Amino acid sequence: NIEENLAQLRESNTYDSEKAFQLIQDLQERLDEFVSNEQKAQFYIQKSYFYILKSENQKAKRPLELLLQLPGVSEDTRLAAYSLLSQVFMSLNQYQDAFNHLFEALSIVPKISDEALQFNSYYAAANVFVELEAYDEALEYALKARDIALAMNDNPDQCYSKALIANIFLFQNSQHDHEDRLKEAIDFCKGLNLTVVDAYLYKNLALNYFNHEQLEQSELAYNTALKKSAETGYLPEILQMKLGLARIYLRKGELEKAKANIDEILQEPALQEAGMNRKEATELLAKYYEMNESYVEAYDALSMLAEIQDKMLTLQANKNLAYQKVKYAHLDQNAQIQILDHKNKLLELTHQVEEQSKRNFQLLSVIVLILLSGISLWLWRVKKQKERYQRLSQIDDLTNTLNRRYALKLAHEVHHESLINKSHYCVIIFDLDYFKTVNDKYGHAMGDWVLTKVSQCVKEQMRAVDVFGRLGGEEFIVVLPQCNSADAKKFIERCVKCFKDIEHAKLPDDFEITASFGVAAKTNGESLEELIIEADNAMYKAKRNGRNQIQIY
Ligand SMILES: Nc1nc2c(ncn2[C@@H]2O[C@H](COP(=O)(O)OP(=O)(O)OP(=O)(O)O)[C@@H](O)[C@H]2O)c(=O)[nH]1
Repeated sequence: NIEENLAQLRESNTYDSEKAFQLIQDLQERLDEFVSNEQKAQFYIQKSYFYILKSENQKAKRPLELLLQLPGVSEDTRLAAYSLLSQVFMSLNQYQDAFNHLFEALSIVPKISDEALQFNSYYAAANVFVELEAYDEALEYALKARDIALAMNDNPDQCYSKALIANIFLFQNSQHDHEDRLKEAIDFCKGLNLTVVDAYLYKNLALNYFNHEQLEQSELAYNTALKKSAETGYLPEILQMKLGLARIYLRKGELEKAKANIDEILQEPALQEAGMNRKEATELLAKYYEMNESYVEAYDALSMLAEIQDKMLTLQANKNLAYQKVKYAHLDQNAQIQILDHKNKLLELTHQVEEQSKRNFQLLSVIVLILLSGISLWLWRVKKQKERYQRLSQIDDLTNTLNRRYALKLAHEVHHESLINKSHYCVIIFDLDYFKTVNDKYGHAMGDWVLTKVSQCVKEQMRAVDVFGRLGGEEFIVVLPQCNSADAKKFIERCVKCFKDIEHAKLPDDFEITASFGVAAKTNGESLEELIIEADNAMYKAKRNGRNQIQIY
């Protein structure tokens, strides 16, 4: 119901001001029934608009101020409020407020999506700039409004903006541009049935006739324009038509008719004190008295005219000053906002850079870690490889005992120690008996197995300082530091026992692992090589003597 009444109010505001007044009274009493602040805001807009049309600007101001205090009102509606308030303040000659609200409105415009409202705002702004005689700005915003109307494909709005553009050129005294644009507007608006624009166009037509002394046609056009303006109820335009008519009557010498029109204008309660319409009406009044030969009244009227002009000049000066002040305040504000924006961007960038370097650092750490692990792994592998090579170069693969070369090297060290400590040591060389038979009878793999087992046996009897190695084939060497031949003998006996105990699961029962041992002990200054030869000789002696025995050199 409220929504319906609001729609009716919107319509009546343009076509039926009495009905609009009734609706406003009614809705004002039912404010409690409104469902949202947005709905209330819509009502305030229409209420204010009603008073604006009646030029009752003080009354138009309050609803808009109430609206701007309401929380939760959409940007679109706030924009409309700022826009209207700006117009209201302008009419009240409160220019600084007017411009502040205008700039406020213009700063919201790009943020909203409602193109119709964008149009209205630019259109209203253009009108304010016209009022301010800032025609370049007026044209800028009128063109913006026209572009939006064009984009919306909205013919009435295109018509309004085209008419306004033509008007601006008139004010700018660009006669040529004005006529071109006027023609364009008339062509475009033809048939659209827009009362406001029709009134405006008729007024222009009337003015043209008047300038060409075609007074009858001019009067007719003004009357039509007046009728159209009366329909819209827009007072400043109505007064313009009445002024035009008064001018015609004076020219035609119909003085009383002229006077009636002039009086009507001057007695209009909403007539602005120091406005263009009062000025022109007073001018015509002076002319009327002059033509009537009432020179005293004419003089009074002229004095009044001078006063109005003075006031208008002061107002215009104030208006310009206020405009410049607000404009520069806003420029300053915008500059500061830009500086803040830059600062914010800078902070954001710094933050990004910090984040990036943090990420880079993390990445670097990971890379370093990976590299370090890689290097460590590589070093470990190299170490292992080295160890493996070292082992390979020192160990006999099959028996896992020292190989010949390394065993002899360690034997040399034992020899060297014995020289330093003046101690004894023994060299044992032993060779397995009839080993060829093992290979021949039971296969080479069995031979290998026997070699491994025999080595294990010897190792089990050894001390940590003893040296044991494979000289080749089935021949081995043992070096026992700090030992004499008796010790060596005992050692060999332990080995022999172990050979006997080697599990015979894989060998036939009658097969026995035996070896021939040769021992050489260092007693005097023998060299290692001499000892090895002596042990070898002893071992051969053991072979010759029937094997499976120990021979001490
Ligand atoms: N299975 C195996 N056999 C080997 C290895 N090295 C040498 N032999 C064999 O050992 C045998 C040595 O034979 P010989 O030198 O004739 O001596 P033997 O048969 O042990 O006889 P005596 O030494 O005189 O008691 C040869 O048949 C070699 O092939 C080895 O690593 N594994």
